[in-house]
Amino acid sequence: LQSVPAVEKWAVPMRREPPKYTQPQWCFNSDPIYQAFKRGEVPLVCFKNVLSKVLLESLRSDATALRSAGFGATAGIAQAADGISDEVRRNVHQVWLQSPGQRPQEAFCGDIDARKKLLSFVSELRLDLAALPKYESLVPGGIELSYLLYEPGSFYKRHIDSPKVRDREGNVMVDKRAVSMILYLGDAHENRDWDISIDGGALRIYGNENVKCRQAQEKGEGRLQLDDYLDIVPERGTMVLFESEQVAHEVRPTERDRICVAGWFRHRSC
Ligand SMILES: O=C(O)CCC(=O)C(=O)O
Ligand SMILES: [Fe+2]
Repeated sequence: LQSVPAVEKWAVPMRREPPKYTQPQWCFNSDPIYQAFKRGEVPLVCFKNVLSKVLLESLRSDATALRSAGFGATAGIAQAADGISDEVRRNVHQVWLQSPGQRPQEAFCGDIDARKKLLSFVSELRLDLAALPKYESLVPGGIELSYLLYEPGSFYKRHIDSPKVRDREGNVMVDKRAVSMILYLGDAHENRDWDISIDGGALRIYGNENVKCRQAQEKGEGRLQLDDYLDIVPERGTMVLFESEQVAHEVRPTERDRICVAGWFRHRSC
């Protein structure tokens, strides 16, 4: 196993002791790192204990119920940045709940009530982000929301959610995804802690010239080595927000069922 650098080395602005969050209303505004994220000073923020355990479990079983009912697909070949590579980049089952121009999926199975609560949580989060100039262009209709279901052996190779793709004339075409959101729902063994050295499945965040760590800045180094990384444990109730254009990341192969909500907030299309 590759050794995992200490979190301190990277000093990503990760909250260590976030407030306990039990209500489905957005209430992180006293959090200084969330504030810094909204001002664009840090590219990533990570919260623990988001939403109640009951709701997280309901969402997890909703995801598995929708999958069993035949919703979604296992996507293997995601579009590569060069638009031509057909390398298998992920083997993950994705169930879309909402995507631009489409109504939220109105399946009559699973846990409709939990899904509604998730949608309202995400809408509140969008409203809160959009209150700041940096994110005022995030539109309600631009919310993409899905469940991702990984099985033992599933992975998602290193990528950027909103890569700058060039068209035939060489013009940069900017994808409109601005903020990525991942909320971990855990698996059926809710009392077994997730140990990435045994269970795998870490969300590995890579450094790059845009994703500077504070420590490096303080030391005057200013940037990370390309292969510096931080592993985030996909524990139930952990939520990560990051800038879709800035943060390269991957999901290490998992040994355990690994279920999460993956969402994106998009700019208004111009
Ligand atoms: O499953 C995760 O932790 C991340 C998923 C992801 O990177 C994506 O869907 O783009
Ligand atoms: Fe991603």
